[in-house]
This record gives sequence, structure tokens and C-alpha cells, in this order.
Amino acid sequence: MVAVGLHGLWLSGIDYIGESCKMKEYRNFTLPLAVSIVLSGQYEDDVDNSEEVVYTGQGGNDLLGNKRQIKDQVMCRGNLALKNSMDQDVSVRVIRGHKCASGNIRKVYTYDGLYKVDHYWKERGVAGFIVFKYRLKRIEGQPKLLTNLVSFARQQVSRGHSESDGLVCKDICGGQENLCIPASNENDVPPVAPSGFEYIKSIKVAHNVTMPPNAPGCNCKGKCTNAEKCYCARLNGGDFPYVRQDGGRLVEPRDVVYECGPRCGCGPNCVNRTSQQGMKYQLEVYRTENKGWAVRSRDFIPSGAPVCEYVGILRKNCELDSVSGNDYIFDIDCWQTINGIGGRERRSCDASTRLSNHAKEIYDQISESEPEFCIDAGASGNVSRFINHGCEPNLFVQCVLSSHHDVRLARVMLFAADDIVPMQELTYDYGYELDSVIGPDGKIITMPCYCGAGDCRKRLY
Ligand SMILES: C[S@@+](CC[C@H](N)C(=O)[O-])C[C@H]1O[C@@H](n2cnc3c(N)ncnc32)[C@H](O)[C@@H]1O
Repeated sequence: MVAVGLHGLWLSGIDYIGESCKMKEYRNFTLPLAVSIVLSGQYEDDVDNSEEVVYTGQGGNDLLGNKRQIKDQVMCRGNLALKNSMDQDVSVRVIRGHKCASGNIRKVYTYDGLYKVDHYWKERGVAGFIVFKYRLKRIEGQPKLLTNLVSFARQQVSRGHSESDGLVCKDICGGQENLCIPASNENDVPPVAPSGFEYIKSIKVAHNVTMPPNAPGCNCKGKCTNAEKCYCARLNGGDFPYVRQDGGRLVEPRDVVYECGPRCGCGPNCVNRTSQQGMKYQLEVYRTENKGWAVRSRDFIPSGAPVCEYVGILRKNCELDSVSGNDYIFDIDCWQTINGIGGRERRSCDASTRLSNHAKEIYDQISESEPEFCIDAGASGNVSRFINHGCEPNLFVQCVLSSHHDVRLARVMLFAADDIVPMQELTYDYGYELDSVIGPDGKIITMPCYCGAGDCRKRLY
């Protein structure tokens, strides 16, 4: 917190601008002036109701012993600073410390927004000594406060679901995934559960789509480790796309990731099968105010980790022309992305320069400027069908080839673009070009974006 400038003091819970400050900005203020407080359960007299906090002033507390009040507090330093902030209507940052049950991190801190001190008083605290009390109220119009849902246990929110507010379904996947996926709804009255679709764990292929034969594989045994000898590593440009940390993390986005497949000699735990291991993070579907359903994680997700595959029915795009109103179509546009077609942004690694002969034969057949195939998760899909678009997303789309090498039918994986803290909405960039969606009457269709990002372009398409 000190390093990022959120709270400037290592030990004290009230950070303030002191009386010696000569900066012009504070010329007209009475100093000291509080700028941030940390609520960490240190004071026995603190009351924390999330949006409203009663904060105990500083001093008189046996910080090194049993943390109890051992003498009266005095109206100076941080205590005076909080009073001055109230008198001068200056907002204060509130940071909460959450105890971690395990791991090396003993406490996780969350920045919970700006509050204003609206009242202060003096009273005899629980231990019989004078303490100052400050009532702070959270300023309205800030993003919803999630801290009361968050109880960190080394990068993880409790996996029990019964305590989660608004639980409407214990497991939308009915036990199909490695972990259950609860759904909660605190927005509708009465609170409904997600419906109108069948949960499927893996891709189903439409009857008129023929999957390519299995691609040749590597001769490695057990786990692939030698990038020079491994055929699949060579397809990836001579290295493995994943590092082993946390069970496999993708180092960077690529045009295509070639994973080991059915004809490879390695076993199921090879790092080059990272996207084939199933879901590892506790995801939750929840109802939003204006975007329908959304997905968040109750676990911390490290950058580069696989989150889920976009699963649905693998269909020919030409079949969909007559179908309108399906919000769950994912075009497999890997080839178009590799070639920067239709405004798609090319990625840094150019896989097309290092394709196997087998893959090149397939690529030579592709002349389409529009994707031929898509994944339709309208009627059948997995949790990814609930993930919304974000203009500053925390997931990215990665095409993965594992059993065959035909990019038109690549698997679509979502990976963490950044470290993702628990309870943050998961989003990816849907990649629509503005004005690219045309209605049956030939007119452009637009859709507002409510992702809430600072840089939101305000339209999904
Ligand atoms: C694949 S679905 C995502 C899940 C969807 N919210 C639901 O309730 O099932 C895509 C649809 O969600 C909505 N959506 C996704 N991202 C959005 C955003 N940033 N702003 C507004 N609506 C969004 C749009 O209706 C979009 O067509």
C-alpha cells in the first residue's frame, strides 16, 4: 500500500497530511488532514457495516500486546486529522485488511473507495478508556462494494455456497465440471436462475460438420520437456507456449497454440496439454443490473492461467444466416486474425511462418475472408456463454489446436490477461467492429456497452 501510494504509513491506521506540509494545494486547509484509513480489526471498538463505518481513533492501544485499549486517546495527529477532514468536507480513502487463513500472505488489503466522516464523538470504549469515534459513510455513485462478500483465504474466497447471497442454483453444470458453478441473483424479484439452455462440458459437432483426422504427434514420453526434440514444441516455434507454474500458464497470446493431442506419446499431465485439464478456478454466474448474467471467480486467477473453453455446438456459419437474436455465437476467426483480415488485430508471434506441412496444406485451402465455422452456445453451452464483453477485459481469447491442425475448427480458450482478484467480473473483448452488425432491413444495428471500464467505447457494436 505504501509502494502504490494508497496509504503512506506502515504501522498507523490513519494516514494524513501533516501540519508541516507546505504544498500549495493545501494552503487553504487546516492541517493535519486525513487521506486514508485502514480497517483491519485492530481496534475492539471499531464497527464495520461496509457502507457505514464507525472507526476508532488512534492511540492508547496496546499494539504489541493483546491489542486492547490501555489508556485514553488524545485529540491530536490522526484523530485531529479525521476531525479536520470532517470539518472541511474532505473525503477519505478506506482500505480494509482481510485475514488469510493459509499461505505466505497473512493479510490481503482491498481499496474500498471514498468515504466522508459525517460525525465524531468521544466515549468510554469497551476497556473503559476514552476513545474517539468517527462515523464514515461511503460516498454514493462509486462501483458496488464487494468487500463484504470477500473473505480472503490465500487468494481464495470461501468455496462454500450456502453463505453466498442470493444463491439461486448450487451448480449450473449439474456436476459435469471438476468444480460446481453456483448462480446467484440479487437483482430480480423474484430471483430467477439461469435457464433456457442445456449445460454441456465439451463441444458438440453439428451433424453436417466433419472433423478433420487426428494430426501427427510428438514421440515424447510422460511429459514433454525437450523443446528441440518435441514435434509439438517445434510447431510452436521451438518452445513450449506454457510455463509449468500454477499447473500451466500461457506466456503470451499467440496466433495459435499447438498442444499435444491424441497421437502424441506424452501423458495427460504434459504441460503442453494445459487447456485440456478442465476448469481449475471456482467460477460463479451472477445477475447484473444491466447486462443480464455475468461470470466472476471466487478464486484468485494468475495471469496466463486457462479459465475456460468456449463450448457450444460447432456449426457452419452459413447455416446461421436465417437465425436471428442469438447472442451466444462465437465465430472461429483464428485464420482471419492471423492474417489481420476484417480489422482484426494481428498478434506478435507469426505462427504462419512455422507451420507444419500438414497444417500448410490445410491453410492453403482457406480463402474465406469470413469465418466458416462458429461455436453456437445459444441452446447448449458451458459457463463461458455467460461471460460478458469488456472494453478493458481481464481475459483474452486464444485459439488452440490439440487433436487436429485445422484452424477453421480451432478450439477457443479464454485465458487470464492479468492477475484477477476474487469477485471481479470476468470479461473478454468480443471484438466487434463498430457498425459491423447489419439487420435484415440492411440497417446498422447498435448495442450499448455497459462494461463500466474507464475507456469504454460505449457500444458493443
Ligand atoms: C454471450 S452473452 C453474455 C451473457 C449474457 N449477459 C446473459 O445474460 O446470458 C452476450 C450478450 O450479453 C450482453 N452483454 C455482454 N456484454 C455486455 C456489455 N458490456 N454491455 C451490455 N451488454 C452486454 C449482450 O446482450 C450480449 O448480446
